[in-house]
Amino acid sequence: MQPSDTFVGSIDQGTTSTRFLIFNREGEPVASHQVEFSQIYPNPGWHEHGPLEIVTSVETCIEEAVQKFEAQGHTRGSIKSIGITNQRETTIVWDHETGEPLYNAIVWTDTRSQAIVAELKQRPGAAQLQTRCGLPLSTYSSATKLLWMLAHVPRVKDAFDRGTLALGTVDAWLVYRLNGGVAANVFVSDSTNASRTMFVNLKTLRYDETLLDFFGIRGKIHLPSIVPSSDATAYGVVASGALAQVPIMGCLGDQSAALVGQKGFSPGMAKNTYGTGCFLLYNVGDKPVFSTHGLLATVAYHFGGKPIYALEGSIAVAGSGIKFLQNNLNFFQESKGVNDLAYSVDDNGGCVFVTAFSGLFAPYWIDDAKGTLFGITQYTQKGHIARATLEATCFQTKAILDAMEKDSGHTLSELAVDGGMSNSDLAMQTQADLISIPVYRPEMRETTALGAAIAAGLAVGLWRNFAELRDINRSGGAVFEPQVSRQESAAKFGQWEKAVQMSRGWVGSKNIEQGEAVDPTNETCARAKNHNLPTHKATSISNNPLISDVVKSFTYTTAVKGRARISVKEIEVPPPSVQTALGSVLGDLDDADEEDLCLELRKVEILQRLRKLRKQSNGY
Ligand SMILES: Nc1ncnc2c1ncn2[C@@H]1O[C@H](COP(=O)(O)OP(=O)(O)O)[C@@H](O)[C@H]1O
Ligand SMILES: O=P(O)(O)OC[C@H](O)CO
Repeated sequence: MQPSDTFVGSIDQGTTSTRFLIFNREGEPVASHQVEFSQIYPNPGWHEHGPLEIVTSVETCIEEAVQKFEAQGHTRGSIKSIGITNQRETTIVWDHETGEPLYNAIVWTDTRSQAIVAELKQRPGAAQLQTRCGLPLSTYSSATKLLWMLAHVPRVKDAFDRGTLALGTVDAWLVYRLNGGVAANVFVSDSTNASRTMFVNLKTLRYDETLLDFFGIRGKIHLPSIVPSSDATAYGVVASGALAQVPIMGCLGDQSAALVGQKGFSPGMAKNTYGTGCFLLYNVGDKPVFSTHGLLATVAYHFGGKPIYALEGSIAVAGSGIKFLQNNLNFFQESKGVNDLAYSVDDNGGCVFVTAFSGLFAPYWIDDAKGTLFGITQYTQKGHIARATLEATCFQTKAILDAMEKDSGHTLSELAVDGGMSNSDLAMQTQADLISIPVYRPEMRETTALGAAIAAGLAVGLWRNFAELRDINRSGGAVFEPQVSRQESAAKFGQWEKAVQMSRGWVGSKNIEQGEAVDPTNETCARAKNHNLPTHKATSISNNPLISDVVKSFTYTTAVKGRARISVKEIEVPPPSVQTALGSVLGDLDDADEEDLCLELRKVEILQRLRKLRKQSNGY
């Protein structure tokens, strides 16, 4: 077969949208299709995706892209293999026996496990985790999302107790479903994805007993086998649809895929991808480097042989900040509208937006920040806020580059960029100004999809080695040269750092727990109605997983004015959280005038029971 007759497909399952692209041997996308899918935000800080909708979005993209491909005169039989790249950390649990998901996917941005993280950080051994798995204890990884589900979703806990609970990141879920699910039972994950769970030892790329024990799941849960990112057989074949029987041969977390797509194959090469979040990966070679300045150690790619590692700077909010202006504040109709709005003013007008919607990730790792807009006056226009939103990602990138320089002792001479938000010339110029080095943007910005196509193409023999990739996507890029002095950019950055410090501590113990509903049937609310309790109060109280058991009895108690008892002993959460939770309940109910007296009496009883519970408990 002539190479020019051979194509590879690439599934790019991102946080905001899913795409399928078909690449030729020159690394050019010849056909593609993209769909956005539902972003589910059930409570403040929560972010979910429908696991089945993710699969459907992939299938739709494949069908549509193949139709466009064939309309150009190609045949689907010329697509020889498929690569997958995906949002990382997003966690899906399903029943190993039925193959059915047990809960919505909890997205990487989701912060509901904040109280669990706070408790885990107090445990012996917590400080040593990062040198095993490369990741800090935070709401970001899959591990803490799983613990939240085990504590709050009975179906997940039941499957766990029965030994049928399977957990996968999006790659594992897609491979499993595309192969036909439980019938084929292809249950694998590549090392770039698996290592984002916190269960994997970064040096061995195997599940680590110490880590599994720390999270209390060793031997109790089905986890995917870890395989190389480029492999001819491990990922199985697509079971149905337009590409039935085509093998899946490549798999990379999206940030690793972007590094591969930018051909960052040598130590010292880096890329920054401005998607929903923004992630800077810096190739450190075949040994992991553990940061002392707030960066992550991660797997860059593993194509057989030795794995290659990267230092990573993760920013939780980039394009999602723009989506926020678009969808929540109605500032514009499409993402690109942010640029017109930003150009409508000359500067940020004194506004600094710390877009800490999920706390702040690298290099700060501040859990208790929330989005905070500084410097608003009567002068402030939408354009200033649009600029401040774009700048927020650029400031964080600057902070990450500073940290990377300290960790590596190496100064980058140019930053290669990609991802949806890199389409903004203004953002890229701002970036170059702030980091005082040129920013290089390739003409073809689908580098993430290209990376997965390369992984699949290497396995199927479309390319035999990295040297054959040299000319791919090299021409037509844009370079943004710094246009302001280092002093000016340092002054701006100083203002950002001040804003970061001032955004700390917004999330107090009460705020952490607000909005964390676990009562989808809203039983509490129904009871409240039955007893003529003000519904809004019951609802706000029930929005708290840590106190759901207390709430039910508490609500009942208040409803019948003291005749029922408060069953504190039913709570299965760590004592410090119980204490906080009760504080929160009392805080809420103190506002209910008619219940004040009753509550004061109950408070004493609760505190007595709490002390007893604390004595009995050895953690959870
Ligand atoms: N012209 C543009 N200017 C600024 N931001 C943009 C532009 N086009 C897209 N974006 C942003 O890029 C993000 C999508 O980028 P993408 O790389 O597709 O992300 P993901 O892979 O996370 O789904 C969106 O959040 C969107 O707001
Ligand atoms: O959806 P993106 O492109 O922002 O990437 C998400 C990351 O993989 C999360 O770690």
